[in-house]
Amino acid sequence: MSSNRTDAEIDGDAGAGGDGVPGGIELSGVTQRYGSGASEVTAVGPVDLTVPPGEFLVLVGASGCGKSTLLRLIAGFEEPTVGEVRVSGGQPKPGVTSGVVFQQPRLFPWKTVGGNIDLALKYARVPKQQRPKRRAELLDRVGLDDVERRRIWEISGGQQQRVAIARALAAETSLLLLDEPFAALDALTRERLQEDLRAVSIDSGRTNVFVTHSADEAAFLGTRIVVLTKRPGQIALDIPSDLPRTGVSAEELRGSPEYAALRAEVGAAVKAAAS
Ligand SMILES: Nc1ncnc2c1ncn2[C@@H]1O[C@H](COP(=O)(O)OP(=O)(O)OP(=O)(O)O)[C@@H](O)[C@H]1O
Repeated sequence: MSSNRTDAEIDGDAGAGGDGVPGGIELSGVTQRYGSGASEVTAVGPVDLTVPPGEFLVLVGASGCGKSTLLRLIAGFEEPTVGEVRVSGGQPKPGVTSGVVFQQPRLFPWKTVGGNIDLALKYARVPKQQRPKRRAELLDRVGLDDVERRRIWEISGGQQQRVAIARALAAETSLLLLDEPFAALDALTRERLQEDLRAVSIDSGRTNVFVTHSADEAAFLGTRIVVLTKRPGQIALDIPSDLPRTGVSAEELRGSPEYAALRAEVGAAVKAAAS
């Protein structure tokens, strides 16, 4: 996913914007095309999708089916060729209506972990005197309080992605968009981050839209899983998850027959939608 936005825009800003319920998403007849003439490509659409606030929506599908395109449209990095995208009842505004986490954490390597969070708080216009407390809360929330003073190049890839999540959370937007944020991590780190993200999302009231190729990841994280067809991406299947969000450990959940069944359903749907 590429954009020329500034860090302030990527990090998001305080307040949801729009006149609807904060965090809700509405896609109406959305199609996205790139190029023109013989080189025109329809990447996505038409797509109609309503996401109520608080949902953890996972977009899953084969490579090139348009997942990142949909996320860019919801972020407001692009406008649709046809149709309308609304977030919190209004036009999506980069840096205002959502926070975004990318596959590669976009951090300032020469700054400390705490310094990166401070910058995000500054972009979010958090008053200076409130920043130390907010920084401590955020680092605690993503399990990084012990590395606050280390520079980014001195911490692991998994820890860097935790910093990226904390930065996106700093703005307290009602919508968090995550584009394959754990894809570059080893399996164990990836599972730990999935568990932490799941825990952080529970009862937050925040809406999450998470893009992945992985049926495992989709089944573990989503309260709802939308499977896309191959390009142009359209909704092949919309699967609500009734896996418990609380009262069960991550290990119990991953070992449960219900999780195995959902993972299998999503895996089969992705395969069928890609053919
Ligand atoms: N700016 C662009 N110009 C031209 N084509 C584009 C552009 N952005 C995306 N596409 C094309 O649109 C299609 C969807 O791309 P997109 O990156 O959204 O898919 P994806 O599902 O996120 O893929 P992956 O899982 O591999 O990241 C692809 O065929 C891609 O080549």
